[in-house]
Amino acid sequence: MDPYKYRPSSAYNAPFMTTNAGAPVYNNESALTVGPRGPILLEDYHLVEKIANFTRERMPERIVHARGASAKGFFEVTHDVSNLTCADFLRAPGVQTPVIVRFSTVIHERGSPETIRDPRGFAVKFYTREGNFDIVGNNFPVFFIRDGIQFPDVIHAFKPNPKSHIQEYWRVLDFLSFHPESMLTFAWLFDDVGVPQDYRHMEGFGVHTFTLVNKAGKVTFVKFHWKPTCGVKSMLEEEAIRVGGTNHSHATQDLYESIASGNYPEWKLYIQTLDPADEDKFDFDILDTTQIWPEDLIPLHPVGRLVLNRNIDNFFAENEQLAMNPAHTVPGIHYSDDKMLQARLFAYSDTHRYRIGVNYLQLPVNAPKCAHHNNHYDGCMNFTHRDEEIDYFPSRYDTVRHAEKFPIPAKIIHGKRERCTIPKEDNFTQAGVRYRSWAPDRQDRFVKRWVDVLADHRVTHEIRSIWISYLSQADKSLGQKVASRLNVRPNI
Ligand code: HEM
Repeated sequence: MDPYKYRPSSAYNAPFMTTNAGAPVYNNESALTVGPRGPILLEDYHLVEKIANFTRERMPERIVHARGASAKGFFEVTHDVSNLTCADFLRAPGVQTPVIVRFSTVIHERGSPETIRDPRGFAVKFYTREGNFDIVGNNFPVFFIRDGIQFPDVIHAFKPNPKSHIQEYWRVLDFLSFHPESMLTFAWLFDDVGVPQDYRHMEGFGVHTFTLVNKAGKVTFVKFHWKPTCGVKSMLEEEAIRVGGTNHSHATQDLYESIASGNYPEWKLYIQTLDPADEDKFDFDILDTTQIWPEDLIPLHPVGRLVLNRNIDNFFAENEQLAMNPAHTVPGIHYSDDKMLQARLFAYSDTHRYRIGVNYLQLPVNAPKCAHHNNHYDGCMNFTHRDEEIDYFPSRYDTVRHAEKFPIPAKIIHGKRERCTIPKEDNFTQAGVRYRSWAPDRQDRFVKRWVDVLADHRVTHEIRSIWISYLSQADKSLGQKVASRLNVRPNI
C-alpha cells in the first residue's frame, strides 16, 4: 500500500461516507442513541466530529474587503517592456502567466450586497516562475489618505457605528473633515463610478507608485492601470436599489456566469512611467496616493492583457483562504517610499497569519507555482512532506545557496527621523479638474450625493461649513451649488 497515494482531493473520494480519519460510516443520518428516543452517546465519534467541524466552518472574515469573488485565468505580455524591468514574467511579448483575481467591496461584511457605494478591490496574483507577484489595487486610482498610520481610523469611520452597527456618513464626514486630501477620492466615490455595474465593467489601479528595475539596475517609477475591454459601466441609485433588492450577489453571479458561458472578461494592462530624476518637476508629490499622475503629462503605455477564463472550484479554498499581498514582488519590481504602501507591506502578511494561519502560503491557492525553499515551515498546519535533515543555513551538508543577486533601487536614503506630513500637498486642484470634466447631469448627481450626506442631522454646522469650503476650493461653483441647496452661506 502506498501511504502517499491518497492526497486530500475530490479525485480520491471514497464511494461511501467515512470519518475524517477514513473509517467507514454506515449511518450518517441517525445519531448513536440509547434506544430509539435517546439520549445520545458521547462515543458517537462521527457525530461529535461532524458537529465540531461544522461549528468551525468559518474563519475570520477579512477586516476590509470581506465581500468578494474570484476567478482564474492568464496574463499575456503584448508589448516589450524588457528595457524597463528584468521581471521574468514580462520578459517578452507572448509570455503567459497564470493568475487568480479577486474583486471585492471594501467596507461591509462577507454577505453584504454588491450594489453599495464603496470602492471595489481589484487584486491580481501572478503565479510567475520567480514567485508570486500581487497587484492589490482598487477600481479608483487614488485613496482617501496619504499616510498608512491613519488607515485604521478611516476604516473605522466608514465601518458601521460601533454602537448601532449602522454605517453613518456623519462619522465619515467628521473624520475626513481633518483630511482635505480625501477630496479627489470623493470625486470617485460620489461620482457615478461609485457603484460599478458589476466586476467586469470596472477599471483597476495599483494606486501606489512602484519601481521597475532593469537588468542594468536602472530604475523607473511606475503606476499600473487595468482597463476592461467591455468598457466601464455604473449603476445609478434607482437601478442599484432594484438590483440589490432582488439579488445581493449580482456581481459574483455575473462574473461566474460570464465565465461559465465562455464570455471571458478581459482587461488591458497599461503603465505610466516616470524617470526618478523628474520626480520634483510636478505640482504634486508623485508618491502621494491621494493624487493621480495626469495622463496628459504622463501617458499610458500598453503592456499586456488579463483574461479570466476559469471559475474557481471552491469558494472557501480559493476566495476565503486567498491571501493577496502588495509586499509580494518579484525581481525587477520594487516598492516605492510611498508612506501608504510602506504601511501595507507589513499589514497583509500579518493579517494572513492571524486570519488563515502561519502556514497560509502552503495552501494551494497561495503557494508559489515554482520551486521554492527555506527553513521556516514548522507550526500549525505544516502539511508539506519534508525529509531533509538540515533545517538551518548555511550548512556544509546541504548545497542550497543564496539565489542569484538581482538589482534593487540603489538610491541613497537620508533624512532625520520625524513624524510629519509631506511638504508638497495639493488637496484640491485635481478634484476640481475631474469635476469640471463631467457633463452637467453627472455634475448634478455628484452635487446631490454631497447634499444628501451633508444634510444628515448629525452633521454639525461646523463640519458642513468645512466641507463646503473644501468643495469650493476644488471648484467654486461646486461649493456654491452644494451650499445653496443646503441653505448654508459659503464662507469662502
Ligand atoms: C496602510 C493602508 C492599508 C492597510 C493597513 C490595509 C490593510 C488591509 C488588510 C488587513 C486587508 C485584508 C487582507 C486579508 O485579510 O486578506 C486588506 C485587503 C485589501 N486591501 Fe488594503 N490596506 C491598506 C490600503 C489599501 C489601499 C490603498 C488599497 C488599494 C490600492 C487596498 C486594497 C486592498 C484590497 C484590494 C484588498 C482585498 C484583497 C483580497 O481580495 O483578498 N488597501 N487591506
